[in-house]
Amino acid sequence: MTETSVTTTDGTESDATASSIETTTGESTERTKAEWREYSFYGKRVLSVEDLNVWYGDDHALQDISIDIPEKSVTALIGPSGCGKSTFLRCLNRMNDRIDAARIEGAVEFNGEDIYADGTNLVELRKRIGMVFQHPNPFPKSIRENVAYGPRKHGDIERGLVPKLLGRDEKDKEDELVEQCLRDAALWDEVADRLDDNALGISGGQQQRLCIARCLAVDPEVILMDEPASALDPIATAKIEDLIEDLAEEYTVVIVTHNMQQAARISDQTAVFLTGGELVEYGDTDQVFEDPRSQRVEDYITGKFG
Ligand SMILES: Nc1ncnc2c1ncn2[C@@H]1O[C@H](COP(=O)(O)OP(=O)(O)OP(=O)(O)O)[C@@H](O)[C@H]1O
Repeated sequence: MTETSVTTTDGTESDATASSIETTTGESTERTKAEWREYSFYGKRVLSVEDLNVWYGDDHALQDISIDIPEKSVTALIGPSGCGKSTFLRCLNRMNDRIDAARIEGAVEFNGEDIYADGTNLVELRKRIGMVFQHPNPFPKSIRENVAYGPRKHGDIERGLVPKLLGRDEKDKEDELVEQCLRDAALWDEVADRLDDNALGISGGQQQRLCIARCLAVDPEVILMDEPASALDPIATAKIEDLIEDLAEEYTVVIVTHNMQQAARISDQTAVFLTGGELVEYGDTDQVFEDPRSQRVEDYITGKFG
């Protein structure tokens, strides 16, 4: 462990502890925690994770993860099966709270607020940090009702969210909210004439974009995606990838993917987790793929293991 004082790009001095983590193989990850911090100052930090550890019973699933995630960008989480990618993602909006065996230590800040603080409103948190799952899971309701479900449930229409999202001062415009969210999810043109059809009747790729529209309808700032295209065919996957790149203009996207080409195509920064729940490398996606600092990451990316 070495102490480093880092001057960040916003000019502030940070006393970050540079932990050049000794791994179980004795290898030292070359990019230090302080460098990762500095790196992420290229954008405003939306999520800041400090010394995060997760156990499922005795299984230590994530080890000392520290990472900052910048706003309005795509952060890809990659690594072999079982290395803790989904566990990490679920920590970012406290979905792991639903797993009895999970024990979490460390801090996760969202816009500077500790999301694990006592009294955190989890409903509000999960609206601000939404989640899209591997398998599309629309409700067995109409397309319209799927999108309107969240705003109706949370009373946002009465509270004026719709005018905020639409950028003008009109109330009770649920239909316009539905249209806007479907447009933002690149689905409107395909479903405009069948909004009252059951959502289970559209294709898997359309269902996944509907789930994204449903997520957008409650005005999130961050969208967590857990392998959102892995159950889809190549054409549907390409549409989701295009959509993710568009969404990153407005939202902060964090995506778990098994598909390294996908991570390389759509993400701005990539975090590589390896077996044992270690974060081994985090940086600019081009650098991670073209010039990884860790030999183990290079071996993983070039298919030598994993
Ligand atoms: N609900 C759970 N209960 C107990 N152990 C779990 C649970 N979820 C995950 N684990 C364990 O935690 C470790 C990390 O799992 P996780 O699903 O986060 O990894 P992953 O990298 O997302 O894997 P995959 O790519 O296969 O989805 C694994 O050893 C897994 O068995």
